[in-house]
Amino acid sequence: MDIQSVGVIGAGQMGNGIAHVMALSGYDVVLNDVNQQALDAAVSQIHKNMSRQVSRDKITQAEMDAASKRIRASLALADVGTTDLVIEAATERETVKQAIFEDLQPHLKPNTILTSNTSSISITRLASRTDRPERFMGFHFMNPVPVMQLVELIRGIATDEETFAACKTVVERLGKTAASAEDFPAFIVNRILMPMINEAVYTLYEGVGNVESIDQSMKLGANHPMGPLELADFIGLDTCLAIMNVLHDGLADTKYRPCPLLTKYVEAGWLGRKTQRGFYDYRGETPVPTR
Ligand SMILES: CC(=O)CC(=O)SCCNC(=O)CCNC(=O)[C@H](O)C(C)(C)COP(=O)(O)OP(=O)(O)OC[C@H]1O[C@@H](n2cnc3c(N)ncnc32)[C@H](O)[C@@H]1OP(=O)(O)O
Ligand SMILES: NC(=O)C1=CN([C@@H]2O[C@H](COP(=O)(O)OP(=O)(O)OC[C@H]3O[C@@H](n4cnc5c(N)ncnc54)[C@H](OP(=O)(O)O)[C@@H]3O)[C@@H](O)[C@H]2O)C=CC1
Repeated sequence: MDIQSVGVIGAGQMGNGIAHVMALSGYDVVLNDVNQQALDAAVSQIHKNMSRQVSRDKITQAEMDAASKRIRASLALADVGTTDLVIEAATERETVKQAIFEDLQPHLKPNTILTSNTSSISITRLASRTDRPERFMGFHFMNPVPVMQLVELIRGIATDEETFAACKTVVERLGKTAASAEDFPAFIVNRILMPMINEAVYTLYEGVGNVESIDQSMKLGANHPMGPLELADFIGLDTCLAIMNVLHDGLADTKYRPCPLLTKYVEAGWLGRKTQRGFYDYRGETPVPTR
């Protein structure tokens, strides 16, 4: 199946990045959210990120202008139904995702491929609630989308080969690399990365180190580009906690129990960069550790 247009549902940090790279690769994009403010912020973030790429000679002004014209922001889910490939990138909560696919169903073309950018939730379970489990799969980008090379492709139990091949072709056209992962909680990247982040929060909780020493240790001692707490803030602490809960529930092993301190930050609404406060406070000129 030849994909020409892509619908992106959820205009947060992942949704805006996905719309950005799709439009630059020539796809027509419908970007949807329940919230007009989120749509406006996403369009302005895409503009800012593309402008930076122009200023660094990564893309030309003409490519940016053409890509910007390919993105249509819409509050109406019906507009997403006209596209060839849907990528759901809304909040990491199963009930939210299920409701989106349910509401979308009456507006869909028969051949449209449905995918989710979920970090952890069962693709098979999400697919089973739709009218097309064979045309449903996981399409998992990494953050920040315009920079990161990998896309995890996850087949549900019923996903057919044509659907997998069509999604793989899209990844190749984006100039990214696909890694195939089986449908088990959190797939590959987050199965490995998130317990490390959770362990960093335990290291903080138990007083083995403070925010600064933990991040510095992993940056300078293990050559990670970001410390684990800085990375957690970048991903979003609500998303990190949601992924740990999926691992804990889905694999029924106490080694995945979320750190109570991570839960406390989320309960405070300190979700990281997106709310300006998490393990660091971003409200001033430079980030200040909160512990
Ligand atoms: C949770 C999940 O489900 C899965 C996940 O995504 S897990 C998270 C995976 N991501 C990571 O682990 C990211 C780890 N961090 C990094 O790799 C790096 O810190 C980083 C690439 C984000 C930034 O790199 P850096 O060298 O510190 O900063 P900087 O030089 O400013 O940026 C490097 C490039 O990225 C671009 N960039 C940085 N942040 C960006 C963003 N949010 N959006 C778009 N572009 C961005 C910069 O413009 C720059 O581009 P050029 O090379 O063209 O100049
Ligand atoms: N953050 C990361 O590093 C990564 C995240 N992911 C996954 O991508 C998805 C999105 O994450 P991220 O972008 O970080 O999250 P954000 O919180 O930045 O964005 C989520 C967006 O979805 C919107 N939304 C909520 N409900 C609906 C709905 N019913 N219809 C349309 N939009 C809705 C939210 O609106 P509102 O704010 O009004 O609720 C918000 O604008 C999650 O599944 C996450 O696990 C995957 C890879 C990396």
